[in-house]
Amino acid sequence: CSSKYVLSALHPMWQGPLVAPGGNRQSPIDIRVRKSVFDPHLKPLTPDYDPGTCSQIWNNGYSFLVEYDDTTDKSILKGGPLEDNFRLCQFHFHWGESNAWGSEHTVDRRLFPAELHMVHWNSNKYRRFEEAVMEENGLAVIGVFLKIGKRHEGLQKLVDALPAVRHKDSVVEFTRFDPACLLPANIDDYWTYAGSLTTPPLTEAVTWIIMKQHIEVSHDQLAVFRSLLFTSAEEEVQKSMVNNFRVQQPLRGRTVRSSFT
Ligand SMILES: NS(=O)(=O)c1ccco1
Ligand SMILES: [Zn+2]
Repeated sequence: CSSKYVLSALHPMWQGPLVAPGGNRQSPIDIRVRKSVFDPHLKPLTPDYDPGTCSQIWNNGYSFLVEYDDTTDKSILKGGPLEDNFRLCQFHFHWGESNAWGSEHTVDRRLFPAELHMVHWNSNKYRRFEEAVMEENGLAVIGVFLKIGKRHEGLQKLVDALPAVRHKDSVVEFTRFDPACLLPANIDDYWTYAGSLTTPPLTEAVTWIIMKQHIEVSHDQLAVFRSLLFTSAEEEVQKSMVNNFRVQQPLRGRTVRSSFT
């Protein structure tokens, strides 16, 4: 997908504004479970992904993006809080240098070692990602927390490809990966709120859908994420790609809804 136009301006600790000007729906946030409001009208989420649309992995100098061909409605997300059809564009992760932290969102202040983001754009209203990224209901991002535990068999194909994109701006062909294998068993229980991108351009375009159930990956699998570099092959000083998460943002009176009681 064309998220490269959105993320390529990134520097590891990107020099952009820490809070978008006038931002009152910024992300990430802490999800206060007891303050979330059960919404019985929320529908089950219905992702429908075609592994054939998987195209490449790209180290953009902030995370690694697994990119999908989003020129047709082959890999889409519907249902849940969404009124329209959203096309999968890419997925990526945020993680820490230690297992004690790394996620962007927290649940009652609880940090996870990493967080998966599956980025989709509204293909009923817009024609491409770059357009949707500037619009209020342009994007839908699924967030899934990662915990250290048993090896994630489905993730291993991705982990084995990462050494090929060790440096910033490297790209490797990557096909036939089904992103649904990274979703938890239960995708009916989630929190949802109106927020923003957590990396530049930080636009307030995102309907966030944060899964209550986490997935498990092994310590060794996460260690390969940490073997990636923020820096390009030419740079003298190599910097490990770790702690690529944004600081939490004020809730500003927003309500977080839950699909479960
Ligand atoms: N981290 S995230 O999913 O909010 C994102 C996607 C594109 C830019 O930032
Ligand atoms: Zn993200």
